[in-house]
Amino acid sequence: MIASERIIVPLDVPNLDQAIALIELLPDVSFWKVGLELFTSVGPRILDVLKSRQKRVFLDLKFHDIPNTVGSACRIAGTYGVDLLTIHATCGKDCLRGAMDALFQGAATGGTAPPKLIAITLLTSISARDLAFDLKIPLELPEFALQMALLAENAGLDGVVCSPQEVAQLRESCRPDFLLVCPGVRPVWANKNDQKRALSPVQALQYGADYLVIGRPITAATNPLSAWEKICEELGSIQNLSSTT
Ligand SMILES: O=C(O)c1cc(=O)[nH]c(=O)n1[C@@H]1O[C@H](COP(=O)(O)O)[C@@H](O)[C@H]1O
Repeated sequence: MIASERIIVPLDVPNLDQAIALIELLPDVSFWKVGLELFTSVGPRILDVLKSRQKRVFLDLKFHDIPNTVGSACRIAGTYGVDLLTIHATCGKDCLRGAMDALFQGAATGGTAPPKLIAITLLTSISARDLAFDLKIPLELPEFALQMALLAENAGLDGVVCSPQEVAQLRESCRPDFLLVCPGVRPVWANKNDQKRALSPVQALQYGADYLVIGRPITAATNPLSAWEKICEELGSIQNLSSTT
């Protein structure tokens, strides 16, 4: 896979017109993410728009609820034919396992392949201080992220979402084909915004990420196309990328 195919760009826009405009502005982006804002606004229609253009789709709904509710939602999401779907690891093992089963049931009903289910370990907007003082988690942040990844792995999930600052540790500790997807990726020239545990795209891939989610450095740039090209160029310089994909 060439480096640019490892970049997932989020369609973090409020409506279908803006989503289509962004897709058309960046024709070489092959993998798009649909998250809470656009899905709440447009619903599953956006998935058809992307699939009709032969794009890969990451449906980032970050499910977090009791097992029955999450399972019911996964049974529907499994029919969509998307490539990736998110859930919070903190839903717990029963919920994670049930979500996997429900996705397979949904996919069988829809006659599609089930999406790969990946768990959020710890949101990249949370700092070590937030974890300790606000969330009252008495573990060091890298240890907490690792434990959430191991929980997801034990529950049979396909991978996790993690910050690039923890990806090397997870690459070492999890099974070789465990998918590691990193948001919170910032080129050195970009604003960090609300991302608290960021590293550059080159660092994230070198430390073992399979995919990078890069939004505002591209989508909020004065010229999104040249920001995209600049990042692809930076990634093009990496030699010997190893990956599970
Ligand atoms: O699941 C995600 O994609 C996600 C998890 C996480 O821990 N942090 C995170 O930023 N994201 C998403 O990744 C994208 C990052 O966007 P930018 O900060 O604009 O690059 C957003 O769409 C977030 O919803």
